[in-house]
Amino acid sequence: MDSMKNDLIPLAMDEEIQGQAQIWKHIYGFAESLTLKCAIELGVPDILHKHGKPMTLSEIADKLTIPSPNMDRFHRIMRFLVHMKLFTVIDGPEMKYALTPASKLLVRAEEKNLVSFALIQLHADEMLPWHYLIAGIEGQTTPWLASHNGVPYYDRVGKDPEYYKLHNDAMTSHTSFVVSALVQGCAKEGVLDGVRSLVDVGGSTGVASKAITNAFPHVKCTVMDFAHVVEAVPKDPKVDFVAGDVFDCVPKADAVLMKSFLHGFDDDDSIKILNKCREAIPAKGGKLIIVEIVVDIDGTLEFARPRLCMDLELGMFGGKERTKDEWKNLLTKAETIR
Ligand SMILES: C[S@@+](CC[C@H](N)C(=O)[O-])C[C@H]1O[C@@H](n2cnc3c(N)ncnc32)[C@H](O)[C@@H]1O
Ligand SMILES: O=c1cc(-c2ccc(O)cc2)oc2c(O)c(O)ccc12
Repeated sequence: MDSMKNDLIPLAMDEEIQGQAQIWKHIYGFAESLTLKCAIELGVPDILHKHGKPMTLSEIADKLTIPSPNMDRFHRIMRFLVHMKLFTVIDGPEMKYALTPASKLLVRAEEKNLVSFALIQLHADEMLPWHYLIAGIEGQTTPWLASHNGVPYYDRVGKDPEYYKLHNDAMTSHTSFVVSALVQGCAKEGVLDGVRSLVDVGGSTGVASKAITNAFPHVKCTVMDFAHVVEAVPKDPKVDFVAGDVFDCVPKADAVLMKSFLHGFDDDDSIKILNKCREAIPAKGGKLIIVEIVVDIDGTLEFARPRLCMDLELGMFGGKERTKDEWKNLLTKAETIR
């Protein structure tokens, strides 16, 4: 009854204005993502970084690979990017543009950057499943499969060298942000004490394994991934690579590392994988190291929103990011179901 009454009461004017502003912001959320992609593809952050000091619009335009850019459109894109605080402007006889702390992360020459991660998320093939969220709710398929004629993600990526490189670069760049914390955490907690061998399941290009071997030379690391992944990785004297499917077998080792791996699977498959890992490590003293996002549903943490977005993203493929309780439940279930 109360809710019916509420329906009849008009919203206060400022509430309606705020509501409108919020909805408009969400309707045009895609404009922010895709204008950011445009800036990366044009190489504007790289141009500003290389120049080393603020530049006018025409100075930036001169460095674009486009022969005669439409300056009016380019200006409007730069104006929007300034509004997004990706660039800042310095007033003077002629306005100049400069990088901000955020857009420094879009410079390819920086060791830590988010360029390939942004480009893979905003790749047309990865955006398509977002139009198929309802197919995922209907439950017979995943949004990815519904939007890609039933072709699984890694089959699609594996057949397209450019797409495949982008995917690997994105995973590698994402990992480069967390490896130092991983290595520090392992050192502080003595996680790798007594560990002489480690298998990095779904370890891709081995960026985590290489960091572990460098920091803990007593640990011999082996990366296990699909054959097409392993075959494309340049050989490394410090890290071994083996081809395999986690559902078949995990090579024996003192420890198993899974980083950004279990999030690709639902609970039933994750339990199967956890059991394969248990078989691979010694019953006494064997270690399982899981490095994953923890979803914060209260939204109090700075990265709450991107983590919830990543959860939706993984949902496209049948996986999920998990809350602390979901991780606890999964690991408890895996302990009991063998
Ligand atoms: C999101 S990437 C994570 C890569 C790496 N661990 C990292 O954090 O950068 C997931 C990796 O798991 C691999 N993968 C997916 N399913 C697999 C399976 N069934 N067996 C082995 N590797 C698999 C993929 O090829 C991919 O390299
Ligand atoms: O099937 C997948 C897909 C992904 C994936 C694809 C594209 C992205 O931008 C992010 C993630 O990740 C997976 C994964 O990490 C895994 O362990 C298994 C399967 C998949």
